Amino acid sequence: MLYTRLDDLRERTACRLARTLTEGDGTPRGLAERDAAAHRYADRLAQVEAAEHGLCFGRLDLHGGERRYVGRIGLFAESAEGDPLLVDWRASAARPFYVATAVSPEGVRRRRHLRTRRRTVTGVDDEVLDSTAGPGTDAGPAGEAALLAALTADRTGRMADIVETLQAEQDRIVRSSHPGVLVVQGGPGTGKTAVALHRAAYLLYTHRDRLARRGVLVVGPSPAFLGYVGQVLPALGETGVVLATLGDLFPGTPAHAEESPASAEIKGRAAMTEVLAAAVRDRQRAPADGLEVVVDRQRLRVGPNRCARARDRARATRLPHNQARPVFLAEMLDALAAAAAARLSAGIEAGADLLGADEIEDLRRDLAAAPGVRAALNDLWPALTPQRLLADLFADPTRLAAAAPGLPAAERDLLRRAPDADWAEADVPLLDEAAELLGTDDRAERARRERGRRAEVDYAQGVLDIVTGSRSIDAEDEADPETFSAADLMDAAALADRLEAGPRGTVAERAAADRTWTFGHVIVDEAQELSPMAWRLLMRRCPSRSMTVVGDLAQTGDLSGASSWAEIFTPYVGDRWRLERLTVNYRTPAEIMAVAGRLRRDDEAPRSVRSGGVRPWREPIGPAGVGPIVAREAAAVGAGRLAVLVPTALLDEVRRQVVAAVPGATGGAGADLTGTVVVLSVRQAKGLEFDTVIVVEPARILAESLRGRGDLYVALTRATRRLGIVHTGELPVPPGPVSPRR
Ligand SMILES: Nc1ncnc2c1ncn2[C@@H]1O[C@H](COP(=O)(O)OP(=O)(O)OP(=O)(O)O)[C@@H](O)[C@H]1O
Repeated sequence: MLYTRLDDLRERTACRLARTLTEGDGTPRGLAERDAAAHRYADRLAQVEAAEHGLCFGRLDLHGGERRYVGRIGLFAESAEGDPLLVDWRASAARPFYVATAVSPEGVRRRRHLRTRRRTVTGVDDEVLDSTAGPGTDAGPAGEAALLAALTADRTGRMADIVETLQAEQDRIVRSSHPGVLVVQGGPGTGKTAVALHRAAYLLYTHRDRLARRGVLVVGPSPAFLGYVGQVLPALGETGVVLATLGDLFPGTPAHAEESPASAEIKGRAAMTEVLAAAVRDRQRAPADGLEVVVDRQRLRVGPNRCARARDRARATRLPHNQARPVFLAEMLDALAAAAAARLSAGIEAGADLLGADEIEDLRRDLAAAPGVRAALNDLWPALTPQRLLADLFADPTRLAAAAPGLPAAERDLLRRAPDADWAEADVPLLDEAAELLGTDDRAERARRERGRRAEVDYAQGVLDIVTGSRSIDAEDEADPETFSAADLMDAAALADRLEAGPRGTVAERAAADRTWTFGHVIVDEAQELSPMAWRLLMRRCPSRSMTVVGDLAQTGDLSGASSWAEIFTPYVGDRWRLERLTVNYRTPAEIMAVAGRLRRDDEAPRSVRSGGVRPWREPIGPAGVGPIVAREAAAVGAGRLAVLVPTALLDEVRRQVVAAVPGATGGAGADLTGTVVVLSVRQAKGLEFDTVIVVEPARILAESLRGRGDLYVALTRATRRLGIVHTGELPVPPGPVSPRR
């Protein structure tokens, strides 16, 4: 019955969408309304399509006899005004499905989990929440059965949604009404990523009007991670979301070059705001011995004080560099025109001031157009792009020394970079900061747009002239009267609007392309890795501070990453941020956690929800390398996924060995996560999970960075079933319950 209703809804929505696309009364407003309606129907259709698999997964039998079905989408009977046939999992009526317990049953007598395959029910698990249900009722652990089935299924290389088995502590966070920054701290595998994505879906459902207009941004640690989680929200019917790594957040300037952790750490420091501000100030020069230019073989001079005054006046506007530039140019041209006027006057009659205001204005205009003057003024206060500012700064040790006197020379050396080198992720917050400091002098762009618009209006007028002209001819022939009414109602400007409008794209497309876009909600995953400069950028993208931030301080691997949440958020929101914790590990079985947990200093190792029955093993690497060991394990994985996690320095070498031993294996940044075997550095594996993980040379992972302990902890907690450790020397930490294996 529910699927029949879904089919019906799909058909009707598709028809409406098709009809809408052919509608529109031709006015700009009509077109905008048509666009909005079309987006609405397309979104609705996406939701209906996404609900196909597992449409209904739960049933609540309430005291008093009411029966409520819970599913991926809300469905109503066509005619009925009363209760829904199916309750959307995000509606408050569905909440007891996730939070009711025997102790606090929330009015629920029985909770049923329904398992389906395509459109057929393949099983039900019942959970009776009070003792009055009577004999004969199956009181098995329903929630647990469904949960364990989800957790022990083979991994696919793509994260799946968890609407069917969301746990009470997770549900509380998903539905939290906290309007500001919500921080979710939790150990590995506690579902932080899953919870953050489901919260996005929940917020889009609950505040659709506001959020659909501004969009939601999800920031993750790597392109591989975004590929891994990219299907979750579409599978929940939500499409108005932009997924990005930090490297994607300066549109038009991809920033994915490799860079040393040490230089990334320096770039991430909050003190870089001062360095950039100083770098911009250094590009606003007042030469100590004044300015001298030669125009038409005449030498014109502006004294040092006058130059300094021009610069100070421009700075006093407190406008960004490029917007203050016209003020500087105007001051300097005034000074140069005065110098030229004085020279002319001196030529005519010593000491007399013979030039009128108009003539001085002419002089000024000529000077402004003179190439020598333009070059000289440009040198003193150049128009700058963020890319230019940063490239010049990092390519020139003198500039950098002037802008960053507080940085030791060795650290400044680490920032050196060829002017045409590719940008790295840590450059993005600097480019963004520079864009704020520089601003854009958009007068030329506005003038261009205005000229373009005038041309459109002229063109539109021409069109109307033809139409109205043809009316007088056609009118005698009694032509189609509709042609005339359209022309009569529309003036040239309105028609120009329509010609200009063109396709506008979805909110997500527009948001992704616009550096200054501000999002309705921002989700940050693996948030412990972000530097202070990265936070500045993200805060600019979210002035409302409506954010969900998830991470684990014990997993921090980045040198500029966080060691305290308060340190990050207090400067932006004072104490208006809330910390929630997740405590149960759904990914890693107890046997693996017993090994990994030893690396955690804070006693907050999460409790595993299950044990897997397979003890982690270790094995020395023999002369044949890692290849044969991986090949043997790959055979044991079956339909699941295996990852070989290595120190960054060994990535290429181990990838070569594994690719030679296991056909189809891939590795590195371009690894195919849906393939059976991948080789990744620990950084590349952040946030991901696999059925089997083989950690190579843990001592080197530990030694590779000051945050090596966090890295090794990440590596050891990626497996859902089997963990192997292969090594040459001693194991770095007491290995815990690991079995030797040869
Ligand atoms: N309630 C649940 N039902 C089913 N699966 C769940 C549930 N909670 C978490 N999981 C699964 O547990 C795994 C770990 O979740 P997730 O990746 O969100 O954890 P995490 O806290 O972000 O981990 P890490 O910090 O290690 O990256 C995922 O496969 C996720 O689907």
